[in-house]
Amino acid sequence: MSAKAGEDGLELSAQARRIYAFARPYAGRIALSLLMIMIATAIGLLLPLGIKQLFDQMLAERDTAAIHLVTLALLGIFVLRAVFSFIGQFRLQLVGDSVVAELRIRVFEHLHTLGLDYHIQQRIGDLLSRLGNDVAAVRNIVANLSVYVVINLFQFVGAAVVMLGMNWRMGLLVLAVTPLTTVVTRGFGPVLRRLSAKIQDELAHSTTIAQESLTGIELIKAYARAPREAQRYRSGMNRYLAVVLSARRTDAFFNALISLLTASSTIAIFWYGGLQVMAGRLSAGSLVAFLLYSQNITQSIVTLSQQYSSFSQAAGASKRVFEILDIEPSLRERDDALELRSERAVVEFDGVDFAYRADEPVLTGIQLRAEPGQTVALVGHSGAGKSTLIRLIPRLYDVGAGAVRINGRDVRDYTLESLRQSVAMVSQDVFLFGTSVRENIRYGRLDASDEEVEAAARAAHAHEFIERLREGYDTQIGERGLQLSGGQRQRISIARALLKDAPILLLDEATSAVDGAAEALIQQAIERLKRQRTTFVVAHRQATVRNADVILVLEHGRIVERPSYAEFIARDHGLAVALHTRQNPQPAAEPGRESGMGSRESQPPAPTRTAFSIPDSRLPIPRSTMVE
Ligand SMILES: Nc1ncnc2c1ncn2[C@@H]1O[C@H](COP(=O)(O)OP(=O)(O)OP(=O)(O)O)[C@@H](O)[C@H]1O
Repeated sequence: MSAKAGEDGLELSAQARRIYAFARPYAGRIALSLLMIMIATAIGLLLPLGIKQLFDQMLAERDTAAIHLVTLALLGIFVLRAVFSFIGQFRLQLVGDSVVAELRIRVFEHLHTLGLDYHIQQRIGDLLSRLGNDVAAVRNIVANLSVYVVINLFQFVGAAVVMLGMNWRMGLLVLAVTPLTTVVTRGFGPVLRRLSAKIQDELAHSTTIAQESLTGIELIKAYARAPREAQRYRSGMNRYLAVVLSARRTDAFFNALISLLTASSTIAIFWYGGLQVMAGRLSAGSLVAFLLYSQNITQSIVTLSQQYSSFSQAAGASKRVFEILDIEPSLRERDDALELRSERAVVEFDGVDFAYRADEPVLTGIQLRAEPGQTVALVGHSGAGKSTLIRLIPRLYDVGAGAVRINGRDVRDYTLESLRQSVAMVSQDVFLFGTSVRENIRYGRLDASDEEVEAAARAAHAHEFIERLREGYDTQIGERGLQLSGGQRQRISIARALLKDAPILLLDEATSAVDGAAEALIQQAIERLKRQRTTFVVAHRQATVRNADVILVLEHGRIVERPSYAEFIARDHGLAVALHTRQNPQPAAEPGRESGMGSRESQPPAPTRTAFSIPDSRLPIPRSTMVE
């Protein structure tokens, strides 16, 4: 057991050091609070001595005046003790709250430094649970533990010193149980800690189920899957309860064992002390004082053991918190990173390869150059890598090989902040906050005036419908903006990007949820905006392709063609038809082709031999077909 216990002890103290590192700024306040608590505890140790006096002198001498006096003195002393205890405990609790808030903020900030590669693998419910439940468990360590540990250690040492001074034999009798309780405590600690970590895992699992289920409420209702979801949550809760049951049983057994052990010392005093008094070797007052001190010692040992178990449990939870803080961001900024502050951006891809997972290439040998004022339309079947290519520009992911350059410099040379400030992106899945329309648009540029927000909304043809909303721009749009239609959400996200007014514009299926008329208007707005900008657009509509300066056809992560619009229309048998049918819905010429163009749910269509598709992506691509 010792090697294991040693490891556990080391881990525990490492966790404690990390937690207390957060409390360092409050060291002065903590020290003062603990001093107050120690004074309060020391005062408490006076009571048995007062009672000893009562038995040995006042009662023996029938001194009523002394009783009055000592009673008054005790009252005064205990009022003082209550005041010290109140101030000390109250201040320490506040420190606990501050540390927890700081820790939550630190974890939150750290989560935002981690790349998309980390986030797409995480379940939000689990992260929320760590941020909520686990961090709260850490509070227990800072606030409660330090109070109880200080009170009880001080009480233990104080009572032991007084007892040993009064009668060392009886003192040793009381202290004899201490090593035993220590052994039991150390045996149970790791078990309780592991159970606690499991409880937190199960809690996080249930939170994840609840979070996912509530997020997908519409789908669940449409498929009448509420009973299934309830069942999923119930089974999560049952698993949680099973672990809790096991932890509670272990904890209760541990506490009962410790109580039994410590009570035995009081019983020993009762027996041995009683005999001593009868033999005239000990005064009755001393026996009473001993019994009270042994109670103090017992109580201290029980509480310290309980705190050890709480500490073990909180350490399990804190481990889950520090696990997040220990993750290194995959995307790093250079120490001497430059600011990208230009209003014009020449974007180049130079031999770019990219893969989300090793050995599964998504982009291969991408070579392109886009000038300010130019629009690059990316076309290709679903899964060809269009969105991925766009994501590499603001460094949402880093290239595997080659480089993405802006104004001749690798994007990795710029600060992430300035690089991303230079890019306005409207992505496939529109995300809106559950705040007002105005705040959602202003997210594009936080210092924009109300007039500028409205101008952006007008340009995105969102103003008209916003004005018709209940409270216009101040309308709260509910969680993720779900109170709006898909097209309305999309127009707000376009307004947000327009307001950002960045030199690079990335539009990923930006107008897919808007009807033909609205799209034509948005298209005009985008056209105006695109004039001075470098624009990449994932094109799903013929109009978008027509307005582009460069058309890139992607297939299996490679640029396979750079046709002119006329060539594109003339030579393509798959893509152009799909684009056309999206714009003018009618039975598709090739069933299944349309869905293959844009929807993520759809399966990629089987490769056909067209001008834009090569059946084997390993075939060498003639350089003449690449954008130089
Ligand atoms: N975060 C990710 N992790 C792992 N693989 C991914 C991730 N995102 C996309 N992929 C994979 O990368 C490939 C390219 O996806 P991408 O989204 O770039 O395609 P796309 O051409 O934009 O398709 P669509 O038109 O359907 O949006 C696909 O095979 C997809 O499964």
